[in-house]
Amino acid sequence: MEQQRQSIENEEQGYITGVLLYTIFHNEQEHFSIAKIKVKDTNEDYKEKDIVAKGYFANLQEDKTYRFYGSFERHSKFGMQYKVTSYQTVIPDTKDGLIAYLSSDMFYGIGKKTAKRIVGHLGENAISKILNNKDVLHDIPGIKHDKAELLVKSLQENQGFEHIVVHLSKYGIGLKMAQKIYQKYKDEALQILQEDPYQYVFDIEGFGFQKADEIARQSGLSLTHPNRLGAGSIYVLQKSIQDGHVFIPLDTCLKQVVNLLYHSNEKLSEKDIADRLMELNKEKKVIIQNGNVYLPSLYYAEDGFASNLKRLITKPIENTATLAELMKIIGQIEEEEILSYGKEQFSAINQSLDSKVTIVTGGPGTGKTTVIKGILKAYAAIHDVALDIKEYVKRADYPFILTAPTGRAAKRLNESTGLPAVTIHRLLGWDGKDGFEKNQQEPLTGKFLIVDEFSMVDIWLANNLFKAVPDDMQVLLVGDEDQLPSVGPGQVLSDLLSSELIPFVSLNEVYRQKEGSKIIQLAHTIKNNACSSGSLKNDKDFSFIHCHEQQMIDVITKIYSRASSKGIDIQDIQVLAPMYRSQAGITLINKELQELVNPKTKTKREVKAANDVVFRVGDKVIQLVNQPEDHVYNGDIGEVAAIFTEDENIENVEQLVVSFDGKEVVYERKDYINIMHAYCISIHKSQGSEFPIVILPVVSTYNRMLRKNLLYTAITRSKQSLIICGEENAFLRGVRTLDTNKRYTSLKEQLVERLQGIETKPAVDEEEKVITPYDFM
Ligand SMILES: Nc1ncnc2c1ncn2[C@@H]1O[C@H](COP(=O)(O)OP(=O)(O)OP(=O)(O)O)[C@@H](O)[C@H]1O
Repeated sequence: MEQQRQSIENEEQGYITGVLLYTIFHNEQEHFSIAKIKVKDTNEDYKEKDIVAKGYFANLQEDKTYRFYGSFERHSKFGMQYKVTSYQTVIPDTKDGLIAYLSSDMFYGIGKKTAKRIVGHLGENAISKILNNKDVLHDIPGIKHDKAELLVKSLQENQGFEHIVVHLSKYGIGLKMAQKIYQKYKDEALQILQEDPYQYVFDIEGFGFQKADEIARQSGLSLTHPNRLGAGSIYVLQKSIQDGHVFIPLDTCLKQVVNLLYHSNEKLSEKDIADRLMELNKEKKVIIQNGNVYLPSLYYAEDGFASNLKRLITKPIENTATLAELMKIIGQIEEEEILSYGKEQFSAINQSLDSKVTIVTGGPGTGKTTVIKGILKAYAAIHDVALDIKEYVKRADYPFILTAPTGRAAKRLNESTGLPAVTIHRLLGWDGKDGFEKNQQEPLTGKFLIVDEFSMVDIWLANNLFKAVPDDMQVLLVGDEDQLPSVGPGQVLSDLLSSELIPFVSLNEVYRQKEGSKIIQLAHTIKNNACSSGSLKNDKDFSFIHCHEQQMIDVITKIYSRASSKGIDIQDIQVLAPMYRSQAGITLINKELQELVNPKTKTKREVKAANDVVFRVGDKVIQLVNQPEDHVYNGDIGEVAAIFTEDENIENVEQLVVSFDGKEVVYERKDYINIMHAYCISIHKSQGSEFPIVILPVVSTYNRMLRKNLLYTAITRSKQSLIICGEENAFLRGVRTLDTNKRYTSLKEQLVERLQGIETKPAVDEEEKVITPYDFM
């Protein structure tokens, strides 16, 4: 092992030393540059005077001398190039060179005069003298303390980064990754690598476990070293979060870790891993409970959520109405709304007003929104409070809080109720990194909290939300349990329902169907596992266009063109697909639809982002991450409103402005990864949103993505018209395929442990469980 390491370090690397003449291309976001170099010296077999070098660089400057390590590569169009794997600045060894170097842009505040003075005092070895002892600068007259400190810092950073780049390149770590590592650890990067390379896996996005393992072995770390076993275990647990798990059963965990750490030279037993897991358990780096292994953040999220639920439901409710009073109030609301609530709907209203925490669940068109409105009006009547926020002098006195996990869902809730509604992140005051402003110490103010689209809420967010709910607040959770579970870990809604410990009402009667909606009918047929070929007959709001994968793009673009020629606003059309790659995948559909809907013109501005993506003014785009500081959230859809070149704004950077319903957000090049085209978006991203017209491609190559809850979620996103294109067999197979990927969660058990025996209001989905006035009608 040691021998191997020595040979890596001593290997004579190919290099070219040269002066950077000019930069041909520079990508700010990726730090990727292509530059023309005047060759001064090389150990490569290269006789030309100059060469084009390309690679990832921190901060290359024209006229500076660098030593580039790498290899030659012939480009089909541009000929011979030098592909750089690492580099370092060559510090000039003449007095004049040194003065030019120190007075360059790299060192802020050092002009030619000061540089001359430094070199005059310290000589040709000025830089190493300063790096060895920064006090040498204090003896030079005319150099103020601040300036000296800044110079030392810049020198250290340059030297430090390059030193780290050179060292990391020996392990095959490229410049791009080296930059991320340097940004995170600064000068400690190599020390950390030496002591525990596995730490990189957990701290640096995209740093693979295998790479850390390879480095650990090159550094002589044994295959059974506790760091290796511990890192392998935590890595397996972290990976499992991507599949929505909250824990992994111990035996499954042991098998997965042994598999990950398998090496032909050393047989690791499950016992070795189990012993290490026990140690990690003692150190509180994992939690082992009832034979399951958790990462602490997930264990405490479930634990915290269950405790807060218990705290809430064991506190009394103030002022509920008697059944007779409620009947009277409901009668008045029915008159105002010109409708008559169904039995389940009445139960839902009654239950929600009468319990500390209630769940109302139901498919599309079953009246969830109608019930929310009924509850709000009835609460206002019972408690004699106004619904209109304008009637309150202090916002804190307003009793209602309406929230949802996504911006679009919150907006819909606001539109359907006419009351203010915000995202859960905004409600809790998420600062973007450290956590939420609202918690036990700083709870929410209000009396009645309604959370819509609760199926999308993961266990972390549920825990943070419930922490902030004060004792005297009532909570209503609304959601559709047949939709996709949350993207994050857990299946909170479905665990709450299956525990049967929290009062819930299932709305099953479909009201919108009565208005003749085929979309709703299809959704319920899928929900009830009764979908067949006959369910797919065209209707006024539904069509199934039969086509193959190769014809998909053509079919979708034709639908768009036809819709546009009929005067339909194409902004109302949304294509939803399950996956990015494939002939009928999101990436390709977006590309084609952009060409059709928003083609290149002479006057329209555009910018090129990574992977050949072009953003053009007028493009429909979707936000991919939460950006609370700008009030835009994952899944928000907007339009590119403007593009500014770097000389058109005071920041001197290229800017792309996206308008999200009139709210403008500015993106610099480095932020372009936070948006993508939205002519076609993934079904996962469409959760919580609705669109007037949905086009849903379904082909057999989507394969394992074709599952009931995914297709159900897609279909229920359409409000006026649904067009499914593709293969009928694939669709029918999909809606009959249940998601067998069981999520490991223990919320139900946590609830049973805490809540069993505690009197909450009974569940009322079964007829005999509750008697309402409707039973006597
Ligand atoms: N009791 C009722 N009598 C008459 N119409 C009703 C009743 N309940 C709901 N509706 C109507 O049915 C339609 C669907 O109701 P609502 O929007 O409340 O359902 P939803 O479950 O929120 O639907 P979705 O999840 O699709 O948004 C609405 O037009 C609503 O006015």
